[in-house]
Amino acid sequence: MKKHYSGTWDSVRTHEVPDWYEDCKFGIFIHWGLYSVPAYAPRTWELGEVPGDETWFCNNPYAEWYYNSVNVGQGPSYEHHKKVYGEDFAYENFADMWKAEKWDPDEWAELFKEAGAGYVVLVTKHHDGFCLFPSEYTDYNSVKRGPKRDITGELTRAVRNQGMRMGTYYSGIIDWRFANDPIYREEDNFDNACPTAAYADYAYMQSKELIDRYEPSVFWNDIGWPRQGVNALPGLLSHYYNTVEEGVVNDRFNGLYHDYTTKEYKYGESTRDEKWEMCRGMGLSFGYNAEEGDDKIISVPEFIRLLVETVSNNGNLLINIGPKADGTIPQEQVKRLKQIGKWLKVNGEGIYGTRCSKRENELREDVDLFYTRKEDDLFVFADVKEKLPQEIFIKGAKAPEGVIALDENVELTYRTEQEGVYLNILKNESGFRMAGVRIPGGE
Ligand SMILES: C[C@@H]1N[C@H](CN)[C@@H](O)[C@H](O)[C@@H]1O
Repeated sequence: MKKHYSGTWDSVRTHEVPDWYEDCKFGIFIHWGLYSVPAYAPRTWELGEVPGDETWFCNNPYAEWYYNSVNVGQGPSYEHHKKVYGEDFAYENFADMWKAEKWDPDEWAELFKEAGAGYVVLVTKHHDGFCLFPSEYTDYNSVKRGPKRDITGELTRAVRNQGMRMGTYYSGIIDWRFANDPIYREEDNFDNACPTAAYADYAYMQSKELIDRYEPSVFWNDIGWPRQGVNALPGLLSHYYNTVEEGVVNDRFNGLYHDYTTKEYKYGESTRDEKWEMCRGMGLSFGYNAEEGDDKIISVPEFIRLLVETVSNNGNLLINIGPKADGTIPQEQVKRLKQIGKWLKVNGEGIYGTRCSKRENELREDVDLFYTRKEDDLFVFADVKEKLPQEIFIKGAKAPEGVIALDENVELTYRTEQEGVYLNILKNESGFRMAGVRIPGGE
């Protein structure tokens, strides 16, 4: 019988993280919107590397922050805007310059499937307030302006046609159409946010629109929720769960509630004893930044290692793509998605549907080891730094039914002693640094 949530925090807090979210491990985040037209940000730091003050906000590497990066009246993006568009060029003009003329949602969905993703989260309204769906509450949307398409609806259909789950990102507390004082420090995200009950109602009603129109499997709110609307949250979340039984929400509702916690680059904390999600761009930005080329974004080995390390610590990886304004995905991003899909095709049995092993990851001198488990199988992922052969001792492990390399291009021998299993990776011709091994009954 379908559970009913009654609009109270007590009721909402009985919700459990559904198995699909635990099992799928890997999602694609998409930041695409008006900011994809200027597609500019300085290449400065990863979030969390510098204080969240003027240092960050006047040199913001997030291209999707273009509006504020110009609005602060100083720094590289402000200078870029003056030079390319002119000081008086209004950001809203990008709404009629964004055409998405080459956009094929099915092509995107096929690529995400090939990458091995289980879910997709599309930004439906970022901080600039432009909606990628036909909202009844504003004409500042992608059906009335620019592409003149229901981006969210078309992508939802394409993603589901490929058997993946669709999620929606919504910028709850920040909407620069309602409040646009420049943000110079992290606390301004809350202090400069629109304080009116009218905006809180707007955010509530748009969120309900997204829930009712698209029934997203993930409701990904960002930064926080309008303070005037906090009392309505249990009702909104109850409506969400009553509408989408297997829905999940993140932890960006003013610390009041979450299904899972989030990290963003180096920002945020996670523990193995509850579900969490790592999100980051392939470079330093979520929105497409034309300044970021192949040499400046995450390498394939780093990408695979990030996925393996995240999953082995009870997390999901939500990696972002920043499409160009015309609807094409930059080739350097396509290449990495295809490579991780190739690796997952062979090693995915040690990733999908697994859970945390009781073994903590081991970062050793010559090799880094990451563990997952599935029923009685222990999976070991070895990031072998030095040249092979490489003997790896796994203390206390047993191998009653032997040890199997997940990739036939990885050659290994093993022996079981009283104190544990000795793996010897002789050759790795898989083309990937990270080699996966299954130890049935390995604990
Ligand atoms: C996923 C990211 N979240 C941050 C807020 N921490 C946003 O400011 C950023 O633009 C991006 O959407």
